[in-house]
Amino acid sequence: MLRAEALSKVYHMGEVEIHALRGVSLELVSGELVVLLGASGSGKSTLLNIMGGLDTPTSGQLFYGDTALHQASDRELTRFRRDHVGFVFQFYNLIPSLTARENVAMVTDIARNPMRPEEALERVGLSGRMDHFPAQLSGGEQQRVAIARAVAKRPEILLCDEPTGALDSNTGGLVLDVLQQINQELGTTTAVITHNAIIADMANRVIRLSDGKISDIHTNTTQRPARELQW
Ligand SMILES: Nc1ncnc2c1ncn2[C@@H]1O[C@H](COP(=O)(O)OP(=O)(O)OP(=O)(O)O)[C@@H](O)[C@H]1O
Repeated sequence: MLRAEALSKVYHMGEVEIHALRGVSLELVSGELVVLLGASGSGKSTLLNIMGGLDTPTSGQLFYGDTALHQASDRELTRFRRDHVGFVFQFYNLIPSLTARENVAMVTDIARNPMRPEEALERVGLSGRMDHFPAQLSGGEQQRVAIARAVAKRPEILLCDEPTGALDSNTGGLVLDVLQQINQELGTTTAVITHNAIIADMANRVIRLSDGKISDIHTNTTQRPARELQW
């Protein structure tokens, strides 16, 4: 579904060059759940942002099917993101003055073939919280609203950057369980960034990043149910 070849990313900070990615090649296969594992600073967010069309590589190639995203204009990248990619971040980025339902409707109002906000919220187990404002929801519930918002437009790809980074183990397990269910039920190709090696057990494949390079790719023979994960 997504194919990256020899991606590099160099940030310039005054005189200093930071090589965040140094020749990363990988594929995301349709329908799989991948965990991207690596220490802080290894380049995980940079890679995810490039794969999702939020950022562009300094060199290398990125294809979505036959579309060359490394050559795409800002406008084309915006369209790619809008039509095909859902994002989930560590901090939920919900609009405080809107209810859970209204936060999701922000996306479904402008998407091409969305599910109803109610269906999206049901999928993440929040049927009973639709008219709550973010401040009336726990961290895990807010993250599940953010997931509902990301999947309501039925994206082909769901990219999650440390989705459990601000949550405790039990609440984090629930959030990961929702991501695993969405991957299995809707077939959404999913990548989850984490520095927590335990989370790798829920994936089909685990890609390790170290110092801007892939150091290992591993296929799990069995996928552990996310709700069983404890850390
Ligand atoms: N906008 C930027 N400008 C300059 N340097 C950056 C920028 N974004 C990231 N970097 C640097 O690139 C490297 C990789 O950062 P990145 O955020 O991709 O790592 P990460 O693995 O996601 O880390 P973390 O788990 O701490 O979020 C780091 O050294 C970081 O300081």
